[in-house]
Amino acid sequence: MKDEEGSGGRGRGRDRDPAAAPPPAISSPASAKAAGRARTVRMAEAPDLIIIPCAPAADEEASAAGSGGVPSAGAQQDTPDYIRRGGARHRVTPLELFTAAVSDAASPSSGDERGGATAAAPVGACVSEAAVGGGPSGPEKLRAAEEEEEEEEDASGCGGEMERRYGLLLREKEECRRLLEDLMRENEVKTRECREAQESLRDLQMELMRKSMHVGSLASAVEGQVKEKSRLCQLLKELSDKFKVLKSAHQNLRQESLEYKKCMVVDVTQMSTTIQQYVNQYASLEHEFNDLKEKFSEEAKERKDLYNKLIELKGNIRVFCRCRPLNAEEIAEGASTAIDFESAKDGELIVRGHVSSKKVFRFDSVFSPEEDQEKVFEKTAPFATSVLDGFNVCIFAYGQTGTGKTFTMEGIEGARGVNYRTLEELFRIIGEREGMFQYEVTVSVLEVYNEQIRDLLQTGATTKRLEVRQVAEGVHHVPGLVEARVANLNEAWEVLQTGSKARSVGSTNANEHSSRSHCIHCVMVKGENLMHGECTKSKLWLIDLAGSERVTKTDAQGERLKEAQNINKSLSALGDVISALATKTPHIPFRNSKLTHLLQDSLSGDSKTLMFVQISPNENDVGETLCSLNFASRVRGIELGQARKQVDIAELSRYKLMVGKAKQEGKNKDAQIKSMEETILTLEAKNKAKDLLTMNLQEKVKELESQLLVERKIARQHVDNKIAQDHLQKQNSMKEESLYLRSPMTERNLNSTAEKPAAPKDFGMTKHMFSDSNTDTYSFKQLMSLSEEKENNPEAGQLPLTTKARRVSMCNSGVYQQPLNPASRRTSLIPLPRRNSLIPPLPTAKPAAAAAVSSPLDKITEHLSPPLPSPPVVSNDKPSRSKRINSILRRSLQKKVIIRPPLVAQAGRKADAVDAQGIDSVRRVARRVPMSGGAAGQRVQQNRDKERGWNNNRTNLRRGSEGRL
Ligand SMILES: Nc1ncnc2c1ncn2[C@@H]1O[C@H](COP(=O)(O)OP(=O)(O)OP(=O)(O)O)[C@@H](O)[C@H]1O
Repeated sequence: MKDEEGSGGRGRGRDRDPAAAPPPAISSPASAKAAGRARTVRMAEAPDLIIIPCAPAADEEASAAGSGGVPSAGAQQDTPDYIRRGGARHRVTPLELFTAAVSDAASPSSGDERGGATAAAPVGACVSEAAVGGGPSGPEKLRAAEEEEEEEEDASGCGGEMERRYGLLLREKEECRRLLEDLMRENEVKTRECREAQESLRDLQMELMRKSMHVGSLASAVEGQVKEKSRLCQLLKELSDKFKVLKSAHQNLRQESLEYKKCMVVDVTQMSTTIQQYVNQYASLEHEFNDLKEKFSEEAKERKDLYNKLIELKGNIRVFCRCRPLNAEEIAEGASTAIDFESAKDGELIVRGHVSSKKVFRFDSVFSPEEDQEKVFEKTAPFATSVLDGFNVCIFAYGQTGTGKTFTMEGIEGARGVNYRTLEELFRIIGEREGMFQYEVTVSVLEVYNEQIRDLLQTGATTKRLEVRQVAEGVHHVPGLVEARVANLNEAWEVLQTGSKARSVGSTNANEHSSRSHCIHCVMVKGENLMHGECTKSKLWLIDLAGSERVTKTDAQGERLKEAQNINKSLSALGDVISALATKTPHIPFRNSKLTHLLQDSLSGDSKTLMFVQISPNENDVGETLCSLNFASRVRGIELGQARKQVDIAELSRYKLMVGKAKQEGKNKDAQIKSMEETILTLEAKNKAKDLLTMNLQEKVKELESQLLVERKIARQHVDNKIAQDHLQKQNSMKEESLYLRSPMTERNLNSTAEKPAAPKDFGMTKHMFSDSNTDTYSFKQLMSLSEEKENNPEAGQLPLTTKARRVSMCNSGVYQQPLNPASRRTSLIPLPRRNSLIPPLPTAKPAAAAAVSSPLDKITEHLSPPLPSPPVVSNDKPSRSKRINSILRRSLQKKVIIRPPLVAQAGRKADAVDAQGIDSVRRVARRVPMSGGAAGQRVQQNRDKERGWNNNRTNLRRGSEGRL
């Protein structure tokens, strides 16, 4: 209790008023060591003061560990028991001693010692105040004061005693001090121990805390695991339930499947066919789908092609948009892009403005910064082909300064631009067309610098002043320009590079190597088609325009400012021209600048024109980018009309002449063909008539020949008879002579008679013989009867005439002798028809009807030669009779007579063919027309023609004419 009070009093005393009750000084250097843990009173300053440890270190530490001020009940509770006890002992012991000393000292009271007492009193008061803290309460104080007064009164009487006591007190004090020092040492040791204990306690507490935390975590883990276990148990339970359900379902399904299986066996074929059908249907649908897909893609391609064609027909200027990537500087500045290339494939480009909403532009092609030179040229390549096909082509790059115009047109080492690649393509195609075309390529390089045209291939300090001149309708040229003829790509590129190196380039804020002029590469191609000789003269302009720039932005000064002004002026003139073209204004201000004047041919319809609009992706350049894109959109809207092939004019006039000549020749040929056709027609008609006549004549000849045969036989018979008669007569006369005269001449006569065969000397005899009905030879009547007999019985008519003749002669003479030389007699008896007698008159000479009425025999009679007079019976008898004779004669012929076309007819044809002199084919045709005509004849004729290799034209010509006939 006392301890509590003391400590509380000390605490209170400290808290109450530090100024009023200053802390006691530290008494010794040893105690000063423990300055932080114990309050000490300095002995030097107050040698009379008793040093009392103000607060045990345990208290302070406990307070520090606890609330940091007054030790709380909790803190005291936390303080280990032995510390508390120790603390109490250290504090209580000196106080008790001190109190006892004071009480001892206070008991003797003397006046002398008052000063000392008074001097000690405050000390005691101070000590009591300091040690006890609040001290006794009010009444106790009064009592003590009274006692002190009494003691003071007593002290004055006993000074010696006081001194002794004082000495005692001092000794005690010394003792006390020693004790105190011992105590302090002990205290220190204890404090140390205490601290160590505290530290170990703290460690233990920490350990405990850790352990408890660990236990806590273990407990929570166990708790979690318990929970997990219960959850798993629950899950297991659920799963087992589910498993049971599934098992039963499985059983059911199995049952069902078995049932289905049973059913399936029946339906399986039907199902398989159905499935097959479905599969087939699917396959066909898939096929159809693929077809449709293919068709769609084809259609899309076709649509695109058609669109391109339409554009080409309209002659629109093609516009490709290309955006450069952000450069290192811009990236370092953290610039962001303002262009969206999402639909770049469809030729769309979106620009996001600062304030305004996004703006969409559409071009023929859009190239994002990622797309390389090769990709760009892929779409440019067709223009190179057009140049070789004879079209003027103009490719130019337009845009703000530093957006990559030079990069696109010229490129850099390892990434060649449009210029190089176009030349490469040109020479590649030239190589491909070798043998069919012949080309001549010339190159020139010029620039428009400060509104002046400069030839970049001209060496020397002084360069000529060049001007644009119109050399022909729609053809502008720069007279005096150096044109270097090149044979291959390397040469061409070298020349272009030479020119490019001489170009005016300067450094600006926007571009380190800024082009300060419009650079124009001109490639002229002269082509000749070796197949038909067509010549073309086309031009390819490759233009790298100088970049438009905002003078305020580039901060151009001096020469650069002048250049920039000129560049902007010419570009604005280009803008005016574009506007005029877009609005189809009748006057286009081409001559407002050198650039537009040069571009006049390319912008006024004869060319295929392509513009690259170059833009920057930087959002800081959005203003310029929008300007460029708007300009490009206007350019794209211009319709120049379909491009024209540039046929070489000099060659054109030559070809015109050639065409005129060819036309005239064609006309002449047509007239010739017409007249020939007419001739053929008449000849065909003639031939036809002749064929008809020939046929008739053949018929006649046949009949005549058969008649001749008969006549010949009859004549032979007659001659035989005559000879026989003569012979008989001679024999008779010889007999008579021999009988009567027996002259030597008889032999001679007989021989002479034998030498003379029965050569008909006079046909009058034959006539006589036929007319004489009493003659011994066959008369006509006999022949008639014979023929009639033969008609009725063919075998009967086959009696050889010779036999009959012999029989007749025998009847007449009784003796028959064979003629010695019958062969000579036969030849002499066959009269050949006169050549002229068989030439029939032309059909025109005699009407066809009359010809038909007169019988062939009549005609033969007409044309027969006088030496072969027709028998009297033939001429005198009626027509019916003559017919009968003919039939007899015909039947009497045992062999078939093969009739050849008469020579006369051939001769006649030849004569006709001679009429058509100079037309050999016609003559041949006329000669080869078959006798019989008709399809078979034509076929034969065709085969012959083929064999002889007649050309088709002639055959066609003949066929045509035959068809017409
Ligand atoms: N598509 C691109 N890819 C990579 N670099 C590019 C591209 N376009 C342009 N550049 C780079 O940008 C810079 C400027 O390009 P370039 O000189 O061609 O611009 P410009 O429009 O011709 O400028 P100016 O009008 O001032 O002559 C060059 O260093 C070039 O290499």
